[in-house]
Amino acid sequence: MAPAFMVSAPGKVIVFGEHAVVYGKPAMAATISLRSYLHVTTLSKSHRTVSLRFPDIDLDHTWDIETLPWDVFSAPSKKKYYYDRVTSLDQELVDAIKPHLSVVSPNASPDARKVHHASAFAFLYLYLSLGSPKSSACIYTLRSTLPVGAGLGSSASICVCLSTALLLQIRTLAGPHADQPSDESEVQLERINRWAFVGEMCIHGNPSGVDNTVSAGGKAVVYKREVSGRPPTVTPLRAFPELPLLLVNSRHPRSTGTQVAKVGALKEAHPTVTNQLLDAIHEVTDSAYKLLTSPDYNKDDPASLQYLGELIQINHGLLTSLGVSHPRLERIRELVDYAGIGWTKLTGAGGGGCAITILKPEADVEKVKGLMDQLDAEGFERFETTLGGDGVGVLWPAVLQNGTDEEGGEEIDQEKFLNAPDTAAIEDLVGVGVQEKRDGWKFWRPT
Ligand SMILES: Nc1ncnc2c1ncn2[C@@H]1O[C@H](COP(=O)(O)OP(=O)(O)O)[C@@H](O)[C@H]1O
Ligand SMILES: C[C@@](O)(CCOP(=O)(O)O)CC(=O)O
Repeated sequence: MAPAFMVSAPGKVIVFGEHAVVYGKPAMAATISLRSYLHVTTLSKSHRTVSLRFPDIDLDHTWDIETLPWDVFSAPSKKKYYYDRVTSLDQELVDAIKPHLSVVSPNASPDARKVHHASAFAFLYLYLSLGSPKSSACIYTLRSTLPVGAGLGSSASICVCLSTALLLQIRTLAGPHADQPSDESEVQLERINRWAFVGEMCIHGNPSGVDNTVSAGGKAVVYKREVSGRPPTVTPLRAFPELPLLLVNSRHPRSTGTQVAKVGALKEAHPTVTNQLLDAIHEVTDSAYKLLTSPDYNKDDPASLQYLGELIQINHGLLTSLGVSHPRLERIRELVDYAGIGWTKLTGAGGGGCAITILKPEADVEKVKGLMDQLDAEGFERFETTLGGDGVGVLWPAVLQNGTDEEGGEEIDQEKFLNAPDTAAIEDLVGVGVQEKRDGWKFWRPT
């Protein structure tokens, strides 16, 4: 019987270029260290069930493996293999899944059911595409330190986790291991990403593919929308530095559609000025790209960080001119500017949602503390995270050196994982990058 194992994948923020990307300009997105964690327990041969335990959304469901529509998924005209690139959902397969979704959380509220069905749909589509009626009975337990539906890529991070776990279970991934050649790592990440994209299609309908690409590969990507409905080009940016980041949620709800429409209306009313603002955002993204890919770039050089920070600040000003900031976002920027400890911009659609601040390394500790207290007092939600970290990671078997006395490390079983009371406890128990020297988590790291 395979040992319990874990997979983890990060969320993301847009660092440069939101809104301009709608008009064909490039944008840059990078990982944040808030992540989803998936624990997989294989059950003994006497069991024939597959269970999802997703407590963040209150989903707990078990299917009998044999009753799932394997025949439809394995029909010769439908069968997909682990190496295939699937670019649209097959309606017949979707229809075959529907009866198995209708039994999920029948008594939940309509809103909760929608969320449950989205996650269960992504899981079943991947499970039936990659597994077989002979798949071992399993429990998939998922917890995330990412807020759900806040524009931070929570859905992509869970899809990357599911894709990686299922591909590992059918033994179609090599590694990850420390001395894996870069091109071999890239093949594995591409494989994971293709199926993560399928999961994203189940949750979102028509995803751009950016979130899953940055979540799987880590660091950052540059992406550009193509004309005539073709998928965007997504280029990994491996030189992106790991930077301490303050992520602040304004807690003001926003709609991406409304903000995009607002910029559209501004462009109609003031075409020349609006186009120049969008062009200026393009220049900002290009300047950041040139800096990060320059052979002389040194992430530890304070001048480079200052340059990047100023670009963040300029980008925010341009977004404000486009009318997509919000008084709550301006308040966050004002507080950080007043403390003089970093560079701030809104991230994503704006009109609410989150702001990011790159902290100055020399920032005065007292001032930082004062800022945190002020943000708390004014009702903002804040996360101290790192930008540009690793993508998907694997902990096989689920055993960590957690500073306990357990010989051979601490075994993470699903109950222990489920019982961690909050996100801080999840990070303490299994967090990636939390304890610098913690052995165990491994990553595909193409250079
Ligand atoms: N922690 C989680 N557990 C289970 N499902 C999740 C979790 N986080 C996200 N999801 C799934 O992803 C969907 C959220 O996607 P979306 O609204 O695009 O938010 P985001 O911008 O964070 O990706 C949820 O409806 C749910 O189906
Ligand atoms: C405003 C936009 O550029 C980014 C939206 O980001 P989000 O929905 O806030 O994650 C829209 C888009 O790219 O589709």
